[in-house]
Amino acid sequence: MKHVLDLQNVRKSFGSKNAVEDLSLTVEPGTVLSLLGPNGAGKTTTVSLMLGLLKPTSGTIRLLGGDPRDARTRQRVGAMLQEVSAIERLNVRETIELFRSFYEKPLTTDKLLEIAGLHEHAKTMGTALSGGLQRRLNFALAMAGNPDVLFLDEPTVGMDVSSRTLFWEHLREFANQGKTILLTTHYLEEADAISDRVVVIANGRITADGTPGELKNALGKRFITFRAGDRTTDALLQQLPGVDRIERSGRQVRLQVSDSDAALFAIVRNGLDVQDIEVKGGGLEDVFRSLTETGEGVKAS
Ligand SMILES: Nc1ncnc2c1ncn2[C@@H]1O[C@H](COP(=O)(O)OP(=O)(O)OP(=O)(O)O)[C@@H](O)[C@H]1O
Repeated sequence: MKHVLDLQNVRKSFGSKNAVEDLSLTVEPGTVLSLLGPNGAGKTTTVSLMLGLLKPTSGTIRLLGGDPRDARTRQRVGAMLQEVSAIERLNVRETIELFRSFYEKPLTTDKLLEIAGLHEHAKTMGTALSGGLQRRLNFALAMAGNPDVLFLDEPTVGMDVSSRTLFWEHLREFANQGKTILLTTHYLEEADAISDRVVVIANGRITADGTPGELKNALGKRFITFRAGDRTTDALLQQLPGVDRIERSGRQVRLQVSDSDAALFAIVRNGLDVQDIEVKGGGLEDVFRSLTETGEGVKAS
């Protein structure tokens, strides 16, 4: 088996609505892949198709070389979906033990409590946990069977910063063991921090595919930022060479530039009233904004 996931020309319609259109994607073992996209782009539908929870209208899906609905495949797959899995009348430890019993080679309860940071809540009823802690419990349950592939649908929504950082560390550790992780997220910082590969979906189609670095380079955006004095008007800035866009927040100005050298040279030569000049590469946020605004596609791999 070369690919953990292999989707070929997958389409999913709900009535006349095509939630996913002609999606083809292969994923190598040991990859952390983030699916990014605006609301309604088709991310959750894609994950549900990959997990065999939905049947494609057309096209084929192979997970770990088999049918996603096959019991042998499911033994090797963990999923943390958006709904909460707390069970009435069971505490955290009991809930974890119940889920462990579904698998042939589960992780130990202690290990699961540790990776979810739930040791001190082991005796708390699942339904009494805060939203962020319930998501951590969901993570423990997704990991119960020591899966080879882990699907996470917006896993860190509701987690505070330290929980999120701990969670990222565990994901990286898991990936370093050669396991594959596929997550959907709205946090671009998250996709940038932990992914080997980012796939952007818009209107059910892949519009970009590559490493975070490749996507940033492919769009080649650079920025000049500075604090502008009163005399530095937008009209003046617009006349600079290589400036594509001007963004202002109070006195702070950010120029999106196609040629940072030419723009910078002109700022200095014209003696513009500016301070604290910096030249930066664009972040994933700029890539995402550009892709969802223009529908322009980027294939970096
Ligand atoms: N069961 C369903 N019946 C009808 N339409 C659906 C169904 N599930 C999803 N859709 C539609 O398919 C499209 C894709 O939805 P999906 O939930 O996959 O998007 P998403 O990218 O996960 O969005 P979000 O970021 O808001 O979670 C949307 O237009 C949605 O309304």
